[in-house]
Amino acid sequence: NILNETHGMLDAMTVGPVRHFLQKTTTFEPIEVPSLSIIRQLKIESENDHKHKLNDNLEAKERGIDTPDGNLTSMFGPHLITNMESVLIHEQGYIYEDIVYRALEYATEDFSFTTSHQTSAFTTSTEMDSTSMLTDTTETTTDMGPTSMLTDTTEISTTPGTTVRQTMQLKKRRKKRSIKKILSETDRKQIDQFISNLPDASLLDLPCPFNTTVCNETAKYRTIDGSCNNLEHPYWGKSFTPFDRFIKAEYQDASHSPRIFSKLTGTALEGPREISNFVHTTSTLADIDPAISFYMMTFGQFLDHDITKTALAKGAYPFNLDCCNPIRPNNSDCFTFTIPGDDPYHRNILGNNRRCMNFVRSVAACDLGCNLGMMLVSTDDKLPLDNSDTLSCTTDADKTCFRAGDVRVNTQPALSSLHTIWVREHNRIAQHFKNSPECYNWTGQQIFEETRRYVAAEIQHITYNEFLPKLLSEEIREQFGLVPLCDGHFTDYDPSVRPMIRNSFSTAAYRMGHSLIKDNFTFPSNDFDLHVHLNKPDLLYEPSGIERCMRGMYETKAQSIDEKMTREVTWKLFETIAGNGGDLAAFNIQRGRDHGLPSYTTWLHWCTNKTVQNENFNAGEEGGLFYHSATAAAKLGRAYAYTCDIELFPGGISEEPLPGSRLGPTFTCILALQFRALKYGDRFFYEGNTPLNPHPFTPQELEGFRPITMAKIICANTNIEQIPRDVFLEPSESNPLVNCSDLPDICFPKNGGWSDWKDSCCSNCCTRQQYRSCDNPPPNECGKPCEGYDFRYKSTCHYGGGCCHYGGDHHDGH
Ligand code: HEM
Repeated sequence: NILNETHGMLDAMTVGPVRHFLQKTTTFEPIEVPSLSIIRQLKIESENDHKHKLNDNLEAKERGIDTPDGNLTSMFGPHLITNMESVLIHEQGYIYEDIVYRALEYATEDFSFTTSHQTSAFTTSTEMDSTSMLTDTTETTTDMGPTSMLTDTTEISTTPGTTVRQTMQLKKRRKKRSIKKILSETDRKQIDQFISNLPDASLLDLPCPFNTTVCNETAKYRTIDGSCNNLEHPYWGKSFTPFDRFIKAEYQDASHSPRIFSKLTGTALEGPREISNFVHTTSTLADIDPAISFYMMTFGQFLDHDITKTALAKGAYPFNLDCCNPIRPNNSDCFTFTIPGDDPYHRNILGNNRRCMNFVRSVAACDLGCNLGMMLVSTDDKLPLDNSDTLSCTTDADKTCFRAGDVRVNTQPALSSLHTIWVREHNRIAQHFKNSPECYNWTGQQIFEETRRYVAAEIQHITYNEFLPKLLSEEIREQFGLVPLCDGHFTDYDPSVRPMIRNSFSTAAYRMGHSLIKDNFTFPSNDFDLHVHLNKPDLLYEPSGIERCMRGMYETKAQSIDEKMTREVTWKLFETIAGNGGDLAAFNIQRGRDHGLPSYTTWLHWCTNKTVQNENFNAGEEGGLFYHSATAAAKLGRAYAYTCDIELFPGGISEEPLPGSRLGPTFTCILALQFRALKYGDRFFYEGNTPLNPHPFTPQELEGFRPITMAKIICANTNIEQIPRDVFLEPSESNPLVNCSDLPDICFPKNGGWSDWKDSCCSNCCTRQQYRSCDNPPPNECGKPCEGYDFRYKSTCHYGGGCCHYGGDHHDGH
């Protein structure tokens, strides 16, 4: 789990690193193994070290840095990893790895330990051993023995790979060894004992993030981390919890090794870069989808970042692992792949001998058993600035990257602009509440929560009402219950539905958006190669930068969804100097291997019941690649020897779309099921009314959301005056530019209230006709009208006065 079902946290924390330890010791054997007492000492230090790091992380979190799940506009409450708990999972898992590194460092590098325990275990005497281990006899040292090592803890390394050896005394202990020892029986026993002494995960001081949580069943608002959405299972759909799976993982081994060999023959699969070159050939201008706009791409990405983020392993290191660096120690989290010598891009870059593409595996996790209400902005209502020094984003010297609820906010300028629009929308609604007489006594927190509730509803509405219809046909959406209602409440919340993100969705199917990416970025009146602005939000600082990004998006068509992907991301992803970029298609493939995704044909069968014969790559044929065009099938045939090896991303994205859809049957099936789970399993779904949510939106409030569109959100938060009615589509005759002022805004319900009764001029002596009006206040479009009648006859006679009578159809009964 991460993010992988069979490789639980327990594995990650104990078995994993210990296995790693054993692998190391056996891989590099013969080596000398430190004694148990030294290992213990290393363990104490490592834990202390990690506690410091953890505190730093917690502090960083408090300061609001790197908290992707703090995405305050989150539809569902964010779902995955990173943040405090992931740090916990992380840190716990790697305490042991760290010990192992340290132990190995001591054992293999230039220290030798001789405890009495060890001495007796050695086949040679300590004396001889020390001497024979010296390569440089001039550097003869005194064997200090382990005791001083253990007492002098400050001298022991603090970070793997960066051993601090400050004192002369330590220097004296250095020994370079040419002869290393084979593990003795006693050494092995030590290791066994070390393993058996490792505390159970649950005994560690650090809390298991999935242990318990107390839910407030009457709470009106989603929690910030998505917990307690499901009252029976508070961790369902929470951030920093494992991906769920539709189908059991398929690793190379039973637990976690990526599948890199053919299922049929056991021969090595092509590398991801080769497959990318074969299958995900460049999408060109000829490949655009004439109907949809760049909003499909950027909103899609925004949504992706709202609901899924896979944690990458960092080990004990505070920075991203550079697995291609030859001097880094072998790390089980590394899963680099080769750039072939005849690579169509890299071979042409002069002096570029790069043959390794960095790839770091995802973090494994256990399963679930174990002020004013405003959001912060910077000048010009832009996102707050991110001044932390651990950014992967760059800007010109006078500019700064942005900070938002999701760390990926700076990926591309259109995305940063969209984040900005949503923060502004939050503040616009918060301002409304702040100014409303009804809300005069609300606290800042209440305004914040209520606003967040509204914004989440808007995002959900736009997702299901405007975005999904461009991907899935009406028929499919009807079938899977994804069509928003015209009126009334959605009453089918089902607490047994698991709202978690499925691995197949985040690791393959929803990455269909990578095919929408276009090679240039339209920023009226300039166009830029996309890669130049990846992780570089400088354009937002240009005059009207945000408006221009917003306009550029509807003035630009998106690429068609198919196997073709632009070279801006398959050749130059995050490239800063020619040739150092990544390949997004290859990453998708490698990530699928990393997460043990079953192959395409398994998914096809699961979704459609169709079976593909292993050697049948024929397009459009029963028993072959039924849903593929001849071109796509041929590409897959080049990349894979057998159909059963085709991976989910290349196989799924290259399917021909279903009628009325932009996706083929396999990705349709995964997306439809995922979005169904996100609706039916969400206790706070905006249209929902369930006894399990005591505070649903009222019917009037819901009425207020229904006319909201992405176009209106843009209009309301920029100075754009005209916009296509549906920004996800290209402007056309059927989707003309309209005035922003003609688009209905969100309607905050205002129920009508009666004025006082007034006498009519036509009253006779004893019967008065009285009128009142529903204008105190008048109801707005989505508010309820006043109940009751607006006129009555009122007797003014004294009792028994004789001439009283009631008239009119309506009276108040007196
Ligand atoms: C310029 C645009 C984009 C860039 C540069 C980009 C880049 C990336 C990168 C580098 C990853 C991580 C790859 C890995 O190591 O596994 C990723 C993951 C992902 N991307 Fe994109 N992407 C873009 C647009 C989109 C769009 C439009 C969508 C969907 C509509 C999308 C959906 C996803 C998903 C679902 C993931 C996995 C998220 C996770 O669980 O961590 N991306 N993208």
